[in-house]
Amino acid sequence: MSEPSIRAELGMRAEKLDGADELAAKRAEFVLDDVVYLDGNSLGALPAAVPGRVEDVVRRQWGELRIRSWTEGGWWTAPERIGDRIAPLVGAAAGQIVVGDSTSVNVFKAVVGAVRLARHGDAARDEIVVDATTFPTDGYIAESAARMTGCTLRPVTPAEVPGVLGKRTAAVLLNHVDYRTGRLHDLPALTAAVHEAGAYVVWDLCHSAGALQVGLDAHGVDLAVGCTYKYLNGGPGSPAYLYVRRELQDRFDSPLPGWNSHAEPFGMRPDFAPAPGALRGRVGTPDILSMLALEAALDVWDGVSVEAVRAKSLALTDFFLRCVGEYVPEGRVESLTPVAHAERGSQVALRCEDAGDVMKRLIERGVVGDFRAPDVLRFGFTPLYVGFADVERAARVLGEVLA
Ligand SMILES: Cc1ncc(COP(=O)(O)O)c(C=O)c1O
Ligand SMILES: Nc1c(O)cccc1C(=O)C[C@H](N)C(=O)O
Repeated sequence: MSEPSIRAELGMRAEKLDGADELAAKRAEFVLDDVVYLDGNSLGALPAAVPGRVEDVVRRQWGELRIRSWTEGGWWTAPERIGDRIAPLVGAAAGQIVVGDSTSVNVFKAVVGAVRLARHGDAARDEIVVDATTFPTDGYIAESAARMTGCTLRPVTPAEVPGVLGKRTAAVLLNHVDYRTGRLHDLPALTAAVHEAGAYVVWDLCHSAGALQVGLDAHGVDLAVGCTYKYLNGGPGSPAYLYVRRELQDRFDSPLPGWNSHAEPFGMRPDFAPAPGALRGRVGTPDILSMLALEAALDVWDGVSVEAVRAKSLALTDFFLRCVGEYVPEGRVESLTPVAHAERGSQVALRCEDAGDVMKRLIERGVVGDFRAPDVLRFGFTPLYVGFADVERAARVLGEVLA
């Protein structure tokens, strides 16, 4: 087909898909311009209701109510209240998630907590298995957690995990979706394999929460962490969260017991007595401004089903791959993202020579993705605000840049 007719066909297809998109109206709930924003897997766009809510928190709650806001304004209970807002998005019943601290800090709590849970039943367990391809912070923290707990660290690829599990395994730290390739790992099967070995699993949900079904409760996940600034649109540095399965909460022994995780925080006692339930995942004073910005951001999820989000996400990435196939000269890019839906998150990663320079030129032309060293162009598709015409335009501009 000639170039103009391919463009016309893909343009019409995009129009049709946008016309049938049940999430299309959600875009109006975000502050966006005419840029094609495909970096929501790093920093989600701003929900339009957030600035007004933050202004209220600052001017009225802080400025006028001052200290009274800790109780009357619901500041003190925000970590568990907002955790309960995130819970349905990751398939968890209420009372198992607290919001606070960074993902990195929660990885630390979860991995050390998992080792302690394992040792409780079997003191001989002395290995932490970690995804060798993980986002660096998880690897660094797992290594430090191993040194602190006297464990050996076993970095392996996710495919190798079942083969290395055994009587010595204490904890396994895995990513639901790989930050670089966008590969979705088999959470139910890997969780079952870890349990079969008598160990505890920690899942990092940074790149899956808000983009696809997680099913924490349904699959018996032990512990999970995730950030809120990607598909949950909580804003730069918005607090992360920690999930501890209900049946494990009484035995969860946090390596960071703070006064906020004390059973009686205002008792000011010298000895630590852990709070019941998810609260024992808390540490110190919550970062209220970020946390309440996140709470406002979560309003965009009202009436949205994760199933609909996942269906649109797959349609967006399918369409992007098709458009890239049509517009980009043969051999200029190679997709690192699996074709099979069961193995794909909500991003497409393209290996490309001069990827850093190519991304710079894309951004100059109004298509924002990101570059991950050494040679990856990464495009994240947030179904709440990315449409099919955006996808067609992004691939077309990429084709022009690479021509
Ligand atoms: C998979 C994964 N884990 C952890 C992090 C780091 O989290 P934080 O900076 O919130 O500690 C990120 C991204 O920043 C990530 O993609
Ligand atoms: N958290 C980030 C930040 O503070 C600055 C720049 C980027 C980020 C990211 O989230 C990176 C992201 N986790 C990634 O998948 O590469």
